Amino acid sequence: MIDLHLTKPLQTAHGPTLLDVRLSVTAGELVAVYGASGAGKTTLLRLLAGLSRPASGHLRVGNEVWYDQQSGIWLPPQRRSIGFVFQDYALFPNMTVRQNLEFALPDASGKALVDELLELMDLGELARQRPQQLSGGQQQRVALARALARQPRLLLLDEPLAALDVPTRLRLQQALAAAHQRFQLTTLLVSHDYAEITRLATRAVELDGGRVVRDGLPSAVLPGTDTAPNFQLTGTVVAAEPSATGQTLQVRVGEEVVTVAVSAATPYQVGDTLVLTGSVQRER
Ligand SMILES: Nc1ncnc2c1ncn2[C@@H]1O[C@H](COP(=O)(O)OP(=O)(O)OP(=O)(O)O)[C@@H](O)[C@H]1O
Repeated sequence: MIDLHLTKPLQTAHGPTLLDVRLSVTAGELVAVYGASGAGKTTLLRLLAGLSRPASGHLRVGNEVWYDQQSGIWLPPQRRSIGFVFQDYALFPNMTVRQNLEFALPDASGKALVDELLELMDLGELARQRPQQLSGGQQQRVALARALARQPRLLLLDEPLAALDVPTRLRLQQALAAAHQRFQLTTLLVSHDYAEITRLATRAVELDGGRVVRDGLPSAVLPGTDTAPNFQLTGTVVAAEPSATGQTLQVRVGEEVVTVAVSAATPYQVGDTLVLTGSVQRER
């Protein structure tokens, strides 16, 4: 069980705001964290990993206290049992795939684990290669295997598949699901991809303006889950009016200006770049 309440002042493009997150995660859950750019998703993962210090609160993992403001406890990253995978693979370039994994082992008794991970991640043939000889998808499989070699209590994944093409991403989603089950992990996965979240996560938590605004089954909380988003457009806000439910925006997308109704904790402003996602279907 992970129980946390963490706060951290953030400097955002819209001014200062406070990240203030309370969460309770049961061992074995795979929790997807989603939300608009700048909502605080990466910051939350960094606070959990000990890469950034909270301003207040607590973080308990099982019966260990990783942070407690009142008693002045703050464990540095190397004393926390975590695996962390980012979008960029951050492998050791001068080591082979096998050496990258072996380096992450908590002790020398884990050679059998390295073999198992190489097989689970379909890396057996590549064990002697160096990272620069591998494709992006292969490197990310190595990064995932390396995070698992640490046998972490908590696996933190920050958009690990976002840079990969769709077929590679689907293969890695399967590998991730297999690893989560095999090692009975507790995982937090930051993702913008609703289809990915629906496929992998047991729970989805939306952050907005540094706070949890939705929390539940992916099918219950994700918008339009029955028609997963399959297109995205990027546009610029050219006008913004307050409305009863939030704001009405005029967004320029290419040559066109479209009207969009939104609600967000931090209002959008003229000049903001937005990503509009949704689903396209043939009219019945
Ligand atoms: N150490 C810090 N101190 C203060 N503010 C920060 C710090 N790190 C990030 N921020 C700000 O906090 C906001 C949230 O950043 P964060 O990277 O957590 O967002 P995110 O939800 O992961 O966004 P994205 O989806 O774009 O990666 C941003 O506006 C960022 O500039």
